[in-house]
Amino acid sequence: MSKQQWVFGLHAIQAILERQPEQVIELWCLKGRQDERVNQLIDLASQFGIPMQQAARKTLDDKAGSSQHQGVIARIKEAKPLNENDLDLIIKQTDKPLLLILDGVTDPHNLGACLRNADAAGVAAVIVPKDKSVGITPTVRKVAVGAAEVVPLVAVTNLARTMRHLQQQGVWIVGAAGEADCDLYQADLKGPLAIAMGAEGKGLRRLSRESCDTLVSIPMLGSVSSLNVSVATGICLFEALRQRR
Ligand SMILES: C[S@@+](CC[C@H](N)C(=O)[O-])C[C@H]1O[C@@H](n2cnc3c(N)ncnc32)[C@H](O)[C@@H]1O
Repeated sequence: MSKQQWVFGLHAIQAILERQPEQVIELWCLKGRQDERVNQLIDLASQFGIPMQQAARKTLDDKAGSSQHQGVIARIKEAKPLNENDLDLIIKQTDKPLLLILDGVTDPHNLGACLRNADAAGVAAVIVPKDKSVGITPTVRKVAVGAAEVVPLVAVTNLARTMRHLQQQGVWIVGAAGEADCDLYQADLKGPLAIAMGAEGKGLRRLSRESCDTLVSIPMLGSVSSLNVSVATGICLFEALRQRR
């Protein structure tokens, strides 16, 4: 049997109803809550014959494991995670791909925010090491406001090997590291590209760092030594987008 998950957040539920309705098993709404946004979701669910139940807030809180559900939650079948073979297909289908590598991001808020940035910047796939990263949890979906249902997340067994494989296919890998001498704004980000970001505490692991074609830093003028990974991801992706337009 496929794994199941409770999803919350109006954007996340709307995205999954629109894109993968076959994954939605049931919808639960807060008893007495009547507003246009929730009614829209109920209408959408009923178009696909998805059952809907009403319940008190405590029931929804308990099922979602959070009180941040905005009065509607959905139980879904989790999709099969994408792997190295899927990545090959994605690259073949994309002219001049822009990819994002997250080397072991473990905070669901950061992964959700990175997926949101990735979607906005037109990233073809986000690549993560399978055993070192947070997966698509309900919090990731909520924070990603619909991007977790759209941006392919590819979990690979050996990140350094995948990076070499990308390079063999002509993808230039730029790692973001605060101590790098080369400034992000001087790097050429116009061709087939993967931007590699490090994890919250440790940054890029040694092997991942050594597997990059070049390392770049985002100028820091104040007293703190690094940016949050999702902020740094947004800056790097949108510099790439600016250069590629
Ligand atoms: C919170 S930082 C990790 C800090 C870690 N102590 C380190 O030494 O890299 C998470 C990731 O965001 C990116 N990042 C943060 N600030 C950056 C900067 N000023 N320049 C380039 N990348 C940065 C890097 O990829 C980094 O690994």
